[in-house]
Amino acid sequence: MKTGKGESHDAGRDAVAAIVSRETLDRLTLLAELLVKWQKTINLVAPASLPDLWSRHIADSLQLIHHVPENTRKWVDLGSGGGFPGLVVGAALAGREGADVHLVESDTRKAAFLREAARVADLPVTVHAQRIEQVAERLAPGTQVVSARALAPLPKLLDLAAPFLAAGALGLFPKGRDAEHELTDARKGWTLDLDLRPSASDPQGRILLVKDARRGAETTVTTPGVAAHAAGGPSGPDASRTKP
Ligand SMILES: C[S@@+](CC[C@H](N)C(=O)[O-])C[C@H]1O[C@@H](n2cnc3c(N)ncnc32)[C@H](O)[C@@H]1O
Repeated sequence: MKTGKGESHDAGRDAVAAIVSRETLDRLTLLAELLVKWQKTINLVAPASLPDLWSRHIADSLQLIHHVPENTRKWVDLGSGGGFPGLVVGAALAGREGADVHLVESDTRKAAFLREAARVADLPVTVHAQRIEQVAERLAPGTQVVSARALAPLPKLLDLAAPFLAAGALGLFPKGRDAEHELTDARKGWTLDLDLRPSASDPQGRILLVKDARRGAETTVTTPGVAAHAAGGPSGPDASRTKP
């Protein structure tokens, strides 16, 4: 696989080059070049972030790989936009037998870019130019990881990702400085088993790992002489689905 001329460079590229194979770097370089080309006609990333494409988008996406089990093969990225993190995940998993990465993006022009990028860089990626709500039930079985970056605030994101989480997928959601607030909001309607980890690319960012999500607010129920921590409470909105 050859990379073309005019590679887009920023400081982040050197950091990425230090941790990935030559083949993965070549694939990422092809993606970066194509994005810069298409960005002239489609807004794939915020224009101001383009000079820092490698650090703001590629490295930021690549770090997610370090938070998933090593045997991960089926990964679904929701609202992929210009391919973050979906295309980067596709590049990172390209050498893995059975890798099966799905990108869901309803904007048909962005989806056309994603398909072309996957073809040019020879990625194990399938692009679905549809709404998440339309494909989720069909795509969910067997999905090991579901990711989404900058798609929606956490309560809405959990609704969109619910079919995948219910099927046992790990939710991987990079969040900005508002992560804690979003989490507080989400807990009004969900009982969550999660980790909040620091982002390696954004000092104020967090990566949310959702291991389990059940509808029903997490509440602390206190009755005389008994303190119980229950999802939705004993007569809460979804008491039938509470954890033991
Ligand atoms: C703000 S962009 C983020 C793109 C990318 N994940 C990133 O971080 O750069 C959100 C993307 O999600 C897509 N999107 C929003 N709602 C969607 C839905 N219900 N189904 C499919 N795509 C959706 C939009 O078209 C847009 O490209």
